[in-house]
Amino acid sequence: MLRFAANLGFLYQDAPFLDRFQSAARDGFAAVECLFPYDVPAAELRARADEAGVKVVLINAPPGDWSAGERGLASLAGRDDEFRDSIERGLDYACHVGSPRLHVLAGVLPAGASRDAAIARYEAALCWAAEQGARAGVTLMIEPINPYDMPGYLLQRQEEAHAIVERIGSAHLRVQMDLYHCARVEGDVVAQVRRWLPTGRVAHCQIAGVPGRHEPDEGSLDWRSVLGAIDEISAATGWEGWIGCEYRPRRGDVACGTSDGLVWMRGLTSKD
Ligand SMILES: O=C(O)C(=O)[C@@H](O)CO
Ligand SMILES: [Mg+2]
Repeated sequence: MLRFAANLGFLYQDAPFLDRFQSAARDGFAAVECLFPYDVPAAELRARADEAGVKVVLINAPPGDWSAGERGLASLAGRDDEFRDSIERGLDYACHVGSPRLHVLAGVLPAGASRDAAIARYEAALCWAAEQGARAGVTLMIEPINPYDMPGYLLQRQEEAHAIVERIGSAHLRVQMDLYHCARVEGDVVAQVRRWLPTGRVAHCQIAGVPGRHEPDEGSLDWRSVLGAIDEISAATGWEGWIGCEYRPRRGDVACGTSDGLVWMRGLTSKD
């Protein structure tokens, strides 16, 4: 059975952030993802999640200076100390809110910089971070992201993410397979799901329609076949990750826009 999590950075934009936990619960979500929750003390966020009866299943580590265009520190030259601080802060926050997963953004490759050198730095950083994740009991996630939404982002393809996870060989480093980014870069998402989900290296998925990043039922993503493939693989292999609803509701500017748009999900969910 498929399990969906509400991404509170994308859904329920009509409500203040801390009220979105209740909104998600009212719509039947048993779990949520929070992008960058660090402005809220972890105890307060935990209390809101507990009150609403939802689990936090994914947060992101601090990504550097987002407003200056930074999208993670892991591969950036000369930023090791800040990277390590961001992982310590992210793991501490994840532990306090009970999130078993922490997404670590790779960073944007500066114009003219060597990609090979950036990948080498990225792997060394992830190796260190995965050891900290193992100590904390939190799984670190790496996510290939498409270059239209995030120009220059270092990690764009599933194959490369899996090769990195395999080389590092830690049970606490896994791939976050965002089906929207995958569709935009790699095309046939059903084939990609069938190829990568059974490897055991994917610990979390996310979904959105393509190319608008609205509800999955808008656009070219064959979402029924994709979800059917995930369901089938879950039954066959015991894969039990969450599928994060990381999209901009079509009617996001209108009260109840998120809830109305969830019609695509009805009948597909499990709360376990
Ligand atoms: O952009 C995405 O896709 C994500 O999953 C974010 O966590 C990265 O900012
Ligand atoms: Mg994503």
